[in-house]
Amino acid sequence: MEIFDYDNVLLLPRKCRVESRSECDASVTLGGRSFRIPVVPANMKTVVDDKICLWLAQNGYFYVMHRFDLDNVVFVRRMHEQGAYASISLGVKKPDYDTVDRLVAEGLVPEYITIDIAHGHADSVKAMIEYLKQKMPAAFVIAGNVGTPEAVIDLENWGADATKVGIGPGKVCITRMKTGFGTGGWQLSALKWCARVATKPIIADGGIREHGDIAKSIRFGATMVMIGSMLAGHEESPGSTVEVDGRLFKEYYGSASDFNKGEYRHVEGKRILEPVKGKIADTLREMQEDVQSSISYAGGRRLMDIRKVNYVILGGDNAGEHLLM
Ligand SMILES: NC(=O)C1=CN([C@@H]2O[C@H](COP(=O)(O)OP(=O)(O)OC[C@H]3O[C@@H](n4cnc5c(N)ncnc54)[C@H](OP(=O)(O)O)[C@@H]3O)[C@@H](O)[C@H]2O)C=CC1
Ligand SMILES: Nc1nc2c(ncn2[C@@H]2O[C@H](COP(=O)(O)O)[C@@H](O)[C@H]2O)c(=O)[nH]1
Repeated sequence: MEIFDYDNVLLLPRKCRVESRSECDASVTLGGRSFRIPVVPANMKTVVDDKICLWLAQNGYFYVMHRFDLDNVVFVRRMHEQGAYASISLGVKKPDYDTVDRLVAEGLVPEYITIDIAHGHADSVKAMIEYLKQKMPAAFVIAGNVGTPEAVIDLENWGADATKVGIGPGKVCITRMKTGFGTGGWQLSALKWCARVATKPIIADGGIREHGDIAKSIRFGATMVMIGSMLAGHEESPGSTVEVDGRLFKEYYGSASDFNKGEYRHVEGKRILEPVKGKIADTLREMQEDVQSSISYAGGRRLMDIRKVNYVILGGDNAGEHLLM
């Protein structure tokens, strides 16, 4: 099996078919809705809050609200009152089942539900998918996180409408060091491996460090990418602002860090400071332009044309050119 990651793969251009990059369509469809770019900010407390989620929904972007210290029922009601779709996260414990029951009792059905736990290849996830499909069959269910083809097959068979792939490639992740497990360091080839068996969309989660990594994810089978660190640290981002030597930073911490959990138990995340980098709308616009450029280099007009390109692996045992014949 080839092992590579974002930083040692490059995609190979094909003859250009457009006169302007503006002709390239970076949009993607997930769960019956079309979104401007194949990017979703991570469902983490220092990346999204109610205000950012509403702005994303109203401006054509996909979002997933985090699931920490909030009332999902209030969130879904507010989003629907404002004419926006609702996209929430759930765990797999008793309070998460209670949330589903309360939503059903109020007749509130979120359009998207992401079951989000560290080790998503688990019977607890199977049980939650089955409960959601029974109680809210109209909701589009994303389940994760996983990092193997067997897990993708199981989640799909259990009823998930999409899977989220990535165990430990995140910037504030310490799973690899704490447990010895994960896809950190080879996330892109893990994605390729999972995509080979997937029959439903995959969200590649974690490890995106450059805008070009979005196109690489699409090439290796993602429908969408989830991004934490690159979308944290904006002026609107939640989390404290810290000044260091006259420069402004925003905190970005892992959902399994003691900062998020409020206690040091089963910690698999850390806290870092991200330099404040302007407005999130500007970063998303630049990502859209860069994905449009990627499509043009792929000799295409639509996002999925990126899937057709060849690639090279730079350095290491797997180095070489990989041609689609
Ligand atoms: N993508 C990634 O690599 C990772 C992401 N995270 C993020 O951190 C947040 C918290 O995750 P999580 O701790 O799962 O959430 P929860 O604390 O809600 O735990 C969910 C359930 O899964 C159990 N659980 C958690 N990890 C394992 C494991 N390794 N093996 C067996 N059971 C497990 C927990 O029980 P108990 O606590 O008693 O074991 C609990 O019952 C989530 O947002 C998650 O996405 C966390 C780690 C890795
Ligand atoms: N192992 C851990 N992974 C975590 C934690 N909190 C979030 N995450 C994952 O990271 C991505 C974002 O990655 P980035 O490279 O774009 O910053 C996020 O979507 C989660 O899947 C954690 O505490 N531990």
